[in-house]
Amino acid sequence: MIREFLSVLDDRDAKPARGHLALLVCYAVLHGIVFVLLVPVLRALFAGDLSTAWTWIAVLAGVTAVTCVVHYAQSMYGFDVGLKMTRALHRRLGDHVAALPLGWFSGNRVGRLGQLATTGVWEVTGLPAHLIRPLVMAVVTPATIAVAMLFFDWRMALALVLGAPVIYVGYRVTSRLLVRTEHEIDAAAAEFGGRAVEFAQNQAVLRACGRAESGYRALDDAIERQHEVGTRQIRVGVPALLLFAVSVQLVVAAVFVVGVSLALGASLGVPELLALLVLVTRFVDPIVATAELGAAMRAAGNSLGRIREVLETPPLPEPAGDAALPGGERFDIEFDDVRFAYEGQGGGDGAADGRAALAGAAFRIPAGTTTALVGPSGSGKSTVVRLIARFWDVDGGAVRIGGADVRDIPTERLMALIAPVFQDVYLFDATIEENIRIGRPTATEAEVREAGRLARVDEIAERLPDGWRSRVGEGGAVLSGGERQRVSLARAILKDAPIVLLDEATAALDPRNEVAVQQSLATMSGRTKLIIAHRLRTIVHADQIIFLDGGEPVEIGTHEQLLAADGRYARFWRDRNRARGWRLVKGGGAR
Ligand SMILES: Nc1ncnc2c1ncn2[C@@H]1O[C@H](COP(=O)(O)OP(=O)(O)OP(=O)(O)O)[C@@H](O)[C@H]1O
Repeated sequence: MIREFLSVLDDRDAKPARGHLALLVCYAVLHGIVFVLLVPVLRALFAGDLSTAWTWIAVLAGVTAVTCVVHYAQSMYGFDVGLKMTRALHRRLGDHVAALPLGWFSGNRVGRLGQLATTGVWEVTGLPAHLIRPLVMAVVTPATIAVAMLFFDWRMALALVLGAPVIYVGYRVTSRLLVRTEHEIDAAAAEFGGRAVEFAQNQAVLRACGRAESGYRALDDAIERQHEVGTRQIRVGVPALLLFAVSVQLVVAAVFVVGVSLALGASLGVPELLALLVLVTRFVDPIVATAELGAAMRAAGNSLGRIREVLETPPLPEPAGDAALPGGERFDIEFDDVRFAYEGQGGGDGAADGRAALAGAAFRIPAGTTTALVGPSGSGKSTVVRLIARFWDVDGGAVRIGGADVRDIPTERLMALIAPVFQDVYLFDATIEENIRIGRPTATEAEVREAGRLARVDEIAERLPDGWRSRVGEGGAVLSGGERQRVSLARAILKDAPIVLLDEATAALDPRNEVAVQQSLATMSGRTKLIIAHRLRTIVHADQIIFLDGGEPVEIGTHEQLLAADGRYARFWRDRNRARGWRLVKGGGAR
């Protein structure tokens, strides 16, 4: 575990941790020597040799004083190292996570990362402060005692050395049994936590379905499972701990038997025997103390493993040296036979097995034009947008901007080229103005307000008590979905990047605001724009429309051309228009 702990630190941070470890070993040896010195003291006392006893007591007092000083120094150093480790691990995790592909931040990884950065890091940095000491003492102090015992009576020393593997095996068996139940307890607790949050968040749905009072089956099951594994932990855990206690007591008893037989055979004096038996009890103390900390150590070990897993996730490879940059400031986008499958989607090579998100997509988006991506749900529209922003690297083919493969463009440069507005808008818990300014931190107040006006954020600011300086709450909680989208659009407008990616960016706007925002976007001339919109009337004026199906562009042309071709797009267009014409009539039904 100590090796694993050092492996998650970089060389600079591992140095103080190694220094602390060295101090700890000194302390554990001194601790053992203090116990060993009890033997000559007791032997002299039992033999009635007071002057020798006083001499040994003086030596014992001196070594005890040094031990106390080393104990104090290593404790303070341990806390200091622990605090420094917290900072170092947070920095290391932060730096590494910042270099991971954007696609990594999906599913429950963000939640798990949050948990790891808080409790996980604290558990790990508790190692130097609280846990490594007993661990080192459980090995070094008994070893010191066993070596010292050799000088007093080799036969008892041999009995101790032979007993050590028995204690070790007892410890391993106990740990293995406990680990299994601890994993079950962890999984059951995580399941219960998730279900409890789900239960609270979905109260409206559960009440609407009349399920609030009858209970939520998944939560009931999670409670039941927790009870089951809790009971199993008691059934397995208590005998397991007992097994360890028995193995320790067996060794102590065996050494006692050896000592007593030696005394009965007159090859060991009774005073020596008593003194050595005191030493034997001190031999097992640190081992028992460590076993009691087993659960905390295993928790730290699990967190260490998870931290290492994040640190070992390969970051997006950055181009080496003078990387290719889009040439001529003409930012056209090209998909050249792009194949891509999400993790777990099958066909990891993006093979056209019908399950890949993009299966050989090839098309061009000319610089300075507007292209709309249209297609049924799941056809790969958002994937196209994410691959331009290099959320992931493609499995086959290439995505190019201005002729340069996005993999050859340094991430910072690539991000500067793109102003994205994605489906899930996240706003920071800051003011409206600050949230827009993220698009271009150097923008003047007038520029921020102008971008806000173009995205119709001025209406929101006028309504709120503190105007542009109103805070939007965590994730933009005090704004409606449409309002959050407008702030996010203002951010993209302010960024003034040559490529604008809009993934359902106006889906939550009411018709009046949608028209206004569309007009504002139309004034952003000279940009290469890629738009995904479910409301087809917002894209009829696009320079080209790409109709995607099953991860492949099946039709490309203008609105008029595609209608004239009377193919997939034309059918899609007619179906959408028919759906828009639906209205509910009295007496039920739709027409
Ligand atoms: N993070 C993900 N992990 C695994 N599969 C994914 C992920 N995101 C999308 N997919 C799958 O990839 C395929 C393409 O998804 P994509 O989101 O690109 O479709 P879309 O056309 O944008 O759909 P929609 O119009 O419903 O937003 C779908 O089959 C989808 O289930």
